[in-house]
Amino acid sequence: MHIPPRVLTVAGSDSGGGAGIQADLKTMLALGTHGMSVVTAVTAQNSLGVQGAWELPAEAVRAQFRSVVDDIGVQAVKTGMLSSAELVETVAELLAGLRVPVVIDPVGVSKHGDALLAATALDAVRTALLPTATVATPNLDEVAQLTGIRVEEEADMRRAAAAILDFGPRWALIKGGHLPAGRGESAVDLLTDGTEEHWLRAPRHDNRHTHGTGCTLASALAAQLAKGDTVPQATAAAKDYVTGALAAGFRLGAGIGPVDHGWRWNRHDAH
Ligand SMILES: Nc1ncnc2c1ncn2[C@@H]1O[C@H](COP(=O)(O)OP(=O)(O)OP(=O)(O)O)[C@@H](O)[C@H]1O
Ligand SMILES: Cc1ncc(CO)c(N)n1
Repeated sequence: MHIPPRVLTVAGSDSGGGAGIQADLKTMLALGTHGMSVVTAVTAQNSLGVQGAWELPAEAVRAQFRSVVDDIGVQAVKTGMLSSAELVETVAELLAGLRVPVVIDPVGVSKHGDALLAATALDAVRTALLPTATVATPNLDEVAQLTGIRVEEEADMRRAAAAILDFGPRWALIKGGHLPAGRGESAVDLLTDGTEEHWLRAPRHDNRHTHGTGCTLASALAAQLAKGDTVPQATAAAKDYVTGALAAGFRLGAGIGPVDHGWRWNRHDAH
């Protein structure tokens, strides 16, 4: 009997299905793992933005986590939207007791600019959550929020990574997807542990259907770690998966459509 590796996402629900818990579970399935979820918040969300958000009580987050970890067990964890200082602290405490790889996506705002994390939670992210990370995966806006560093070109990404590593994660993956267009044809990310440095480059796709890219990358990374990859191997595989999903992104609703989590299966379909 084949038992797939088990991966847990601790994140918010995106009713539109493109980001958050929904993106995470689809990614985990596509990469051959069993996805499980601890829901932190529920958003009313679509291609146009976030219309509402409701946070769950810390007790509900703790109970979901214990249910999954104590019986089923996990081989890697990924976190996304954590909403408030209280939930950041709760999740950090739960993760500190685990001995498996943890991917922290320090989600701050959605692609539409809607806040998914209270400003009062930033300190807890820096001091409690990031130290639990095997890999932290901030985008450039999150780098600015957390470190005050504004990345304007690739060379600044090194300084950003060093500042993120100062908070205590083992590795930092700085996502350059938000670097101004015209900075070249590629979407560049930097992975480093302060000693090794890996630059990941992929063709830039400007089809605007990029909803959920960050969630997808972090979940793919967690899935690969659960399968036994090293961090550099897992990151390369995750970048490859998100790039393919982005290239196959499709229109839904009147705004920003989702990436295609099933792109490796759906290749024959015309979009
Ligand atoms: N237009 C693009 N073309 C190709 N790759 C991209 C593009 N935009 C982002 N990426 C890649 O997608 C991954 C996710 O990066 P991004 O910076 O978009 O995350 P994010 O902002 O956290 O996403 P989200 O909106 O889901 O929060 C990175 O590997 C990045 O380089
Ligand atoms: C619930 C949720 N988590 C993460 C993101 C990332 O942008 C989003 N848009 N929604």
